[in-house]
Amino acid sequence: MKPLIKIDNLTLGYDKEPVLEKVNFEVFEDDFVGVIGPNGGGKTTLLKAILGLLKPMSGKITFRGDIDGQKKPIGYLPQVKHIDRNFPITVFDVVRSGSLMQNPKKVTSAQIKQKAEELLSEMGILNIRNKPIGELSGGQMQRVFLCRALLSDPKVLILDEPDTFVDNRFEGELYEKLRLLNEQHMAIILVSHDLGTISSYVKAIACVNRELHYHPDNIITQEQLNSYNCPIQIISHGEIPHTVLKHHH
Ligand SMILES: Nc1ncnc2c1ncn2[C@@H]1O[C@H](COP(=O)(O)OP(=O)(O)OP(=O)(O)O)[C@@H](O)[C@H]1O
Repeated sequence: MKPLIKIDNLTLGYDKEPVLEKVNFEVFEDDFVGVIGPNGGGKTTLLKAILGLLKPMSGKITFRGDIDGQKKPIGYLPQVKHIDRNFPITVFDVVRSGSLMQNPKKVTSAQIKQKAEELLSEMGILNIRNKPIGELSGGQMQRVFLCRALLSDPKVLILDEPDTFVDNRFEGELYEKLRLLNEQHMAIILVSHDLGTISSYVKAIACVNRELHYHPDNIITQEQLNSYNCPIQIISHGEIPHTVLKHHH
């Protein structure tokens, strides 16, 4: 089986300054990958490149045929803290904007409207569909942007810190929803600082800190963190829950 996304020897950066170097990474249909790493390590930069928003300095990203050509686009939930709440747009229009990634010949506006309503209803927020986004709580914003990301029925769903500003109840619901989507063969790439959650839900971990190191399971040891230079704290929910303490440089 060919990977949905294949990243070869990718170097990314801004103004000719590399941020992430020589990344090799593949995403397959049933993958659920947690992306972790310190602030400024390059996680969002990698997502931007996958989404085509940042041109690689070198190396390449290839997409399998069924997500290339925008037939099955990638769903993206950006970091909510970067969204301008003064932008004059309603909840419903945000969700509908998720269809901009789709091939316009394949969907009618009536289908888009119906799907948007279904998703809002599933997420329990159909009642706020006409509100401007500036009036929403953090948790409501996350739900709205998740609906937007799912509107195009993507093959790959990318979430950048979806647990920011979210209450515990929705956080649990969110991760159960992601688990279900993954079981239905949607690949998921999840950036999170909530490492306890990461190790409970994901199947593999990519540690991003100027380089990318891939762990094909969801438990990380202190030894791995030391050798990969990942100064973070892991709380693992393996068979025996344990804490791996922060590594100091
Ligand atoms: N538009 C930009 N122009 C210049 N430098 C940038 C830009 N965006 C990010 N950077 C720099 O690139 C590096 C990686 O940033 P990035 O946002 O990818 O990290 P991150 O791992 O997602 O961090 P966080 O966990 O804080 O979100 C940082 O040093 C950041 O300052």
